[in-house]
Amino acid sequence: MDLDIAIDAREKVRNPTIKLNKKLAIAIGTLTKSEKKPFDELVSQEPTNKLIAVHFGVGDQDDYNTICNFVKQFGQNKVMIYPVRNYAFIEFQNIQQSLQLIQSLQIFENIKYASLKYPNKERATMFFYTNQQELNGGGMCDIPNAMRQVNIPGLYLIHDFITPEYEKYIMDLIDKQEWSKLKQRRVQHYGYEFIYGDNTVNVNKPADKIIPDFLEDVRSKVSDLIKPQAEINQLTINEYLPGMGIPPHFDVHPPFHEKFVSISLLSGLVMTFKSFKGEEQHLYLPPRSCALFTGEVRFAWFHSIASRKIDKVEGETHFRSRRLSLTFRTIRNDLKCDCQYKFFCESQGYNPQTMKNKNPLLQEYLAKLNQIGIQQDNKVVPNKTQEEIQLLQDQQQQLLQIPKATEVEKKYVYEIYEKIAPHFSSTRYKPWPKIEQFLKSLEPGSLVADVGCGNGKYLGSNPDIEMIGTDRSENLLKICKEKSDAYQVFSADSLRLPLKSEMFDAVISIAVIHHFSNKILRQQAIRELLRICKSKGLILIYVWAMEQEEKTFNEQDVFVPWNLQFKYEDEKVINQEVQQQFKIDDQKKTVVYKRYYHVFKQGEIEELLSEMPGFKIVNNYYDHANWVVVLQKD
Ligand SMILES: O=C(O)CCC(=O)C(=O)O
Ligand SMILES: [Fe+2]
Repeated sequence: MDLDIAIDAREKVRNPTIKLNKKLAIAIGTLTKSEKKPFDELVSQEPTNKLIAVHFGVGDQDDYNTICNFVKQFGQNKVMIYPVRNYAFIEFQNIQQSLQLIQSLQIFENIKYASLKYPNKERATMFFYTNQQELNGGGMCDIPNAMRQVNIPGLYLIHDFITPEYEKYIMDLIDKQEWSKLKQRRVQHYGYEFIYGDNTVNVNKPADKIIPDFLEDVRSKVSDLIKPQAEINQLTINEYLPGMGIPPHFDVHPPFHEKFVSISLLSGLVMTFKSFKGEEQHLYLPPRSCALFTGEVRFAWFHSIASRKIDKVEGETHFRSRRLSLTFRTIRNDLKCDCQYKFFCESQGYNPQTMKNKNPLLQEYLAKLNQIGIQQDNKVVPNKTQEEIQLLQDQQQQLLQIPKATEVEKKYVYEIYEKIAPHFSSTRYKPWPKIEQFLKSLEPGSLVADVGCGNGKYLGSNPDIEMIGTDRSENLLKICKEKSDAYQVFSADSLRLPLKSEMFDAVISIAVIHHFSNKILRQQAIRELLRICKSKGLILIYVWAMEQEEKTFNEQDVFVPWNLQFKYEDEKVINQEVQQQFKIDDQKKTVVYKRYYHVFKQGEIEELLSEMPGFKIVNNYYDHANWVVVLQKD
C-alpha cells in the first residue's frame, strides 16, 4: 500500500479526499511507529471481526463517547483505547458486525478503509480490519500514574474547598472578565501583574485591577487558611484547555510570602512535583479542591502540569476538560525571604542563572544533604525557635484535618432529617424562652446567623435583628420558606460554611454540634461558628445533655429512634425501601428511623472548648435537657 502521499498544494484544493489521506498518513505513521510493525502486517485485506480505529479522536471525552456509542450500534464489542497514541482496538463477536460498521461509513476503495467524520469537527476516524490479537498501545505507560494522595513535605490538598454552586457563580463572572493571552494559556492577574520568564511580580507596582469582589468569599477563606501570614493580595487565574500545561517552575522567593494556594475549577488534572533531589511525584487535583503550598514544596520543589489531554489517576484514564486555577498569593513588600532553603532563595544568594549552569554551591549542598540525609537537614531550622516550629506544625496538622462529614452524619443525620422533616417540624413549633431571650437581648440591627436552623423556629424571634439560617436539610429549608418569604435561608455544610469571616454580630447553634460523630468534627463546627462571628460577638451553643430526665442513655454515642407516622411517609417508600432498611412498627403505624447523637456529659462542651483559642465563655447553663454555653469572641 502506497502511503507516501506527496501532495501538491494545488491538487489538494482540487481533491478534498487528499486532505483526508494526508491525515491518514500521519495517523498511520503514529500507529506503525508505536506498534513497531509495518502497516501491512497490522491490517487485514479481508474482513475480520477486529478493527483498528486510527485517529481515534480522544481529544476529549465527548469524542470518546461519540465513538463508543457509534461502535456499540453494531453489536457487542470490546474497545481498547490507547489515548496517548490516538488509536483503538475494537473486537466484535463476529465478522458480520464489523462488516456492517465498515459498510455504514464512507469507504475509500483504493486503500480499503472507512472513515467516520465528526459533525462540526475537522476530524475523522479511520477503521481497518486487523488480524492482530491485541495492540500494545505504544506504551500507555508514558503517562505517569498519578495518585489521589501523595506525601510531599509542605503540600496539603483540601477537597471540596468550594461548593459546586459557588464554583458556577464565580465561573460565570470570571468568564466576563478580560483575559490576557500567553503562548500556551490565557490568564487574568489581579493585585499585582505577574512577570513571566522571571516568575515574579513588581512589588512596587500594584496592578490597576484588584481582586474582584465576587471572589471575596474564597479570598477570605484562603486568608484564613494561611494565617498568621498576611492577607492574600494577589491572584492569578490560569485557563487550561485539554492539552495545555505549565512548565516546571517554582515561585521566586522574595516577592511572595511562604504560603500560596491553587484552587482548581471545572476539571481536575495531574500536577507533577519534582524535588531538588530529583524525586518526582504526581498528584491528581480534583475540581473545587485547594492545594496549599508551604515549606519545602513551596521553596524547593518544581511544580508543573504536563501538556496532555488525558491523565492516568490510580490506574484509570482521566480525560481533561477545561480547567481554571486560582492561584492566591501574598506579596512581600520587603523582598526579604528568610526561608531555610537558602540554595533556592534569591534573598540569600541564589541566582537562577547560575542555578541553570549547575551552581557549584548547589552541588556542594546536595552532596552534603546526601551525606547527612535530608531527614537531619529538615530538623535544622535557622531563625525559628522550637516553639515556633511546633506551632507551625500544629497549624499544618490542623489544616490537613479540615474535616469532612463521615458516613454517620450522612446516613444517620442528614438523610434522616430529609425523611422526617415535615413530621419533625410539626413537633418543633414552640421556641424555647431562653433562646428567644438571647435573641431579643441583641442590639437592634444586629446581623445574626442561625447555623443549623432546622425548621426556622427562631428566625422570627426578634423583628429588630436581621437573621439568616443555614441547614443541610433541603426539606427543612423548604419548611422555613413555606413559613415566611422573609426568611433568608440556604443549604450549607456546618463544617465549611460558605460565609465570610467576621461577618455576624451573633451566631446561634441549636442542637447541631451533637450530631457530629467525632471530636475533630465537633471542634471544626465550632471553629466555623467562631470564624464567621465578629470580634466581641456572642455565640450561643446548645447540645443534648446525657444527664436528662426525658431519656436514659447508657453511652454517649447513640442512635435515637424517630417514629415517623405513616401519614408522613410516602406509601411506596413504606412498602419497598423502608421495609428492607428500617423497622416498621405496625401497631403504632410508624416507620422507625434512627438519628445519631453524641450526648454531652456535664462539663464536656467546656472541655472541648478549652482546646480552642480565640474566645471566652461568658455563660453556661442547663436548659430543656441541653448543656448550653455562650461564648464571646476575642
Ligand atoms: O494551575 C495551577 O494549579 C498552578 C498554576 C501555577 O503554578 C502558577 O500560576 O504559578
Ligand atoms: Fe506555580
